[in-house]
Amino acid sequence: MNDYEVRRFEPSLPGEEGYERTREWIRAVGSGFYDKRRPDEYAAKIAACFVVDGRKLTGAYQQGSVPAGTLPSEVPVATFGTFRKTLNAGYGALVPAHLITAVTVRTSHRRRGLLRRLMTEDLARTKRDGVPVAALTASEASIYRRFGFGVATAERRITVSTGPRFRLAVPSDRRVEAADPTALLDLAPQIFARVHRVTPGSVDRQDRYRLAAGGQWDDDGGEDHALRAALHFGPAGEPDGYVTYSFRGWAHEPHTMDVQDLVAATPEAYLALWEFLGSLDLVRRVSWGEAPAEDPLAWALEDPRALKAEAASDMLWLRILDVPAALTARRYGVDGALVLDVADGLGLAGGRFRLRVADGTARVEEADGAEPDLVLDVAELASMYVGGVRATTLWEAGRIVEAKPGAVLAADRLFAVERAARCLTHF
Ligand SMILES: CC(=O)SCCNC(=O)CCNC(=O)[C@H](O)C(C)(C)COP(=O)(O)OP(=O)(O)OC[C@H]1O[C@@H](n2cnc3c(N)ncnc32)[C@H](O)[C@@H]1OP(=O)(O)O
Repeated sequence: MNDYEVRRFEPSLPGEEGYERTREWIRAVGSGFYDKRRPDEYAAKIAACFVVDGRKLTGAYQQGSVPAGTLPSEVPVATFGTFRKTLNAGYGALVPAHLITAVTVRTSHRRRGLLRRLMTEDLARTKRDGVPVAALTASEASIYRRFGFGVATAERRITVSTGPRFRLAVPSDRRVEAADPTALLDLAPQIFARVHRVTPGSVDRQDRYRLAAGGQWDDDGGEDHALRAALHFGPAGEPDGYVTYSFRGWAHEPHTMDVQDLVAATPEAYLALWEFLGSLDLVRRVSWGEAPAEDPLAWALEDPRALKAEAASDMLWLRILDVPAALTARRYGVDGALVLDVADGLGLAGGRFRLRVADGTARVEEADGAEPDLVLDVAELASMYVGGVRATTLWEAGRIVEAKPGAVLAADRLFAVERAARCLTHF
């Protein structure tokens, strides 16, 4: 490991000192995910987003000379990006969260412990900074549990038969109008902010979502000429939902519309936007890769089989870094008490804690001498944290141990949230 030097820095813009370092870092991320090589303007656009998001970039660099013909030592062999946003942890409690992204290790340097080194150093630093929770969305589900991350929300791909087969049992308010995507450059963040406040499991979005919704970010970071948009308006005429979508082309049968983003601050907006999608002429199918695992649409359709869903897959992964801070930061729907015995392989957040909830607010104290009610890993606590999975399910999976009868059911009730947990932000 002595061959690598780890450098942390803030992104720079073209023309600023340090931009080459930022550009090489961005390129290294691209090659880590096997992206095609892209022009300089693409890196410049990403760097601008990084600056807006307040990202910190970490790279591991080879030291000394590298063999002729191989990538120069200015190109990092490992990348690790972070930024800080908020997580809705139930009943509107917005908790500071440390988001980890763009984790790559160059193929020829893999399985030498670079990810482990960057991750453990970063989590320890984040804990020292007093941030109670770390989060990521994963390329593979087999990597992050060893670092104490647990799956906290799920999503699924759906395809919905539209045309005559699409009918809502209760017609929506139909307050939907086609819109110019560029209007979303302003409106998308405002609408998302409302969604964020009412959705347990939601993570605040990075600037790229705004640009994508506004048609300013296609696959190559250029203008997206295929993108279309529609807005939903609330009773007072204020926009409270939007959908962006693009047509797959006439050669594709059945004619299919792909939802790019669907953000609705109210159930009425959600159903009305779907009714709009369901009524698009000449289209027989609408497809969406990031639909909620628990989807009201399935219950709203007159013919529920018009919606076909793939199995739900992991979406948001959380890592509790400080159990008392994390548990007191969220809110609760019922009162109760539990002693949790939490194991943490990285030694960051483990211990025995007494959680007492009164009037929706928690107090947490260390309880070394107390008999535990539940014995669990910090990853399972993360899975339960925003109510995305029931304690009962984790107990049935053999992931948590009920040390006192009734404790699992008590945990179910305590960690339940006001509506299905869901994260609309990939990062
Ligand atoms: C949050 C995100 O950005 S998700 C994106 C993750 N990145 C990618 O998928 C891009 C392609 N893959 C890669 O760049 C690399 O293979 C990485 C980043 C996944 C792993 O980097 P490496 O430096 O090889 O990992 P490292 O050697 O530190 O391994 C750490 C541990 O994870 C395990 N591990 C690493 N990769 C994988 C994997 N793909 N699947 C399962 N386990 C893995 C190792 O076996 C090791 O286990 P142990 O320490 O418990 O024995």
